[in-house]
Amino acid sequence: MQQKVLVIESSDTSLKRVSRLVRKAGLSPVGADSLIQARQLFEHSTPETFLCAIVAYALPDAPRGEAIDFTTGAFLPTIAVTEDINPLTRSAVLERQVIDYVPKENAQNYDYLHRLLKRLHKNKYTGVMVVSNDRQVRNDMTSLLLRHNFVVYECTCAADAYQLLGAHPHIRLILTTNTLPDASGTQFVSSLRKALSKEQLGIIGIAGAEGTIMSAHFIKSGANDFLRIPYCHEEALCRIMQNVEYMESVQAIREAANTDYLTGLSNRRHFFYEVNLGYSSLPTPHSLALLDLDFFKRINDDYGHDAGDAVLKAIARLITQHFDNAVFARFGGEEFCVYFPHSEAGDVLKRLEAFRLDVEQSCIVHEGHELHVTTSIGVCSYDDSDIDTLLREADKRLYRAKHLGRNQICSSD
Ligand SMILES: Nc1nc2c(ncn2[C@@H]2O[C@H](COP(=O)(O)OP(=O)(O)OP(=O)(O)O)[C@@H](O)[C@H]2O)c(=O)[nH]1
Repeated sequence: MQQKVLVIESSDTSLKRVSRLVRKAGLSPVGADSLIQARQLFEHSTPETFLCAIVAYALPDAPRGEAIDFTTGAFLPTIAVTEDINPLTRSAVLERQVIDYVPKENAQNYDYLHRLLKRLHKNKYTGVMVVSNDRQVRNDMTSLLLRHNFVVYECTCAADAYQLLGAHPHIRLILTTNTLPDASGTQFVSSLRKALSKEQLGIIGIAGAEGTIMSAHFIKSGANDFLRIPYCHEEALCRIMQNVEYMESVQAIREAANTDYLTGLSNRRHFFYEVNLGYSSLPTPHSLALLDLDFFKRINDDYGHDAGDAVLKAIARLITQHFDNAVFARFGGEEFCVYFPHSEAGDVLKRLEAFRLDVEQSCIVHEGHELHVTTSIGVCSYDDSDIDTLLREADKRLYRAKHLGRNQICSSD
């Protein structure tokens, strides 16, 4: 279900513009043109109904931020929309514990609002840890992060931080001060970096009175970024968002490079990376199978390329269902590869046969057409052979399976 966003705005143009942005972010806007109307809307729903509220600072029935007080008072994460960016409005808005404020002055700010909305949604699944033995630093940072929907963890020393990190793999960002009881912040950062790269875990060093030099020490020790106390709300937020987005972008690029665009399975390159990374010594007994659809060209020729694509996707789903605990990939065209580590040859054959039957009996419906395919399989289970040898042998056996009439498994020369 789409999450809702409460938009309180008296100007019709702004209400429409903000609502459009909310929809563009994949969320559902619920508009109110006054504080009274917002109260009425809220009477019939709980705060959890809404992801957040976007609230104009000045409304005819709430001229000095009373609507913001209303939404923050109801524990609804709130983004304030202001007419301008003058210092008085800024401090009046920020002291109300809003997520952020967006001045209406230019179109660029609306882009920022769109980015912020998307982040609020994603942040619900992103862990951030604050490591400091200074209670004030922890409280300030935690309050800022919670308003942005992050899942926040706090601790006072490096030892607890390692433990939390081990227990919560969704922690993507650490903010640490330099003085910890059991290590300096820079020692802590460099020891984290031995295990996790900048793309896997973002680290922001918080430099105190030591100032500029400490920021440089943090960066040299492996931190992605730094903040200097006293920091302003906007700067902290921009740095946090930028670092989280950087890691997400790298992850997205990596996924795109490793994944077959059509089926979502690993591609050939990533298959070898996974197998070689996962097993330094041969995980015997083991087997490797090559699966190739039979007469697939006919599907394309008779029903069109889109029908062929639908078949490939359906087969990929079957592979995912049948071969958990195995490493599999689309090798190209209508050919797939499955590697079975620590598996007896007899069990592998049974699993492959169940898959072959399932493919044979499946009916793939595409645009009203019922499509049927079969698959030929070559499998090799030499325990003393490496992956390349298994692959060569499986390929020969696949060729034999085709030659012997297709829709069968060939497991011997
Ligand atoms: N729809 C679709 N077709 C693809 C894709 N990749 C390769 N193909 C088609 O797959 C077909 C493979 O044809 P062939 O190599 O002759 O194999 P086949 O028809 O399955 O015959 P056998 O393997 O001998 O049983 C070709 O027509 C390719 O164009 C794809 O991503 N989508």
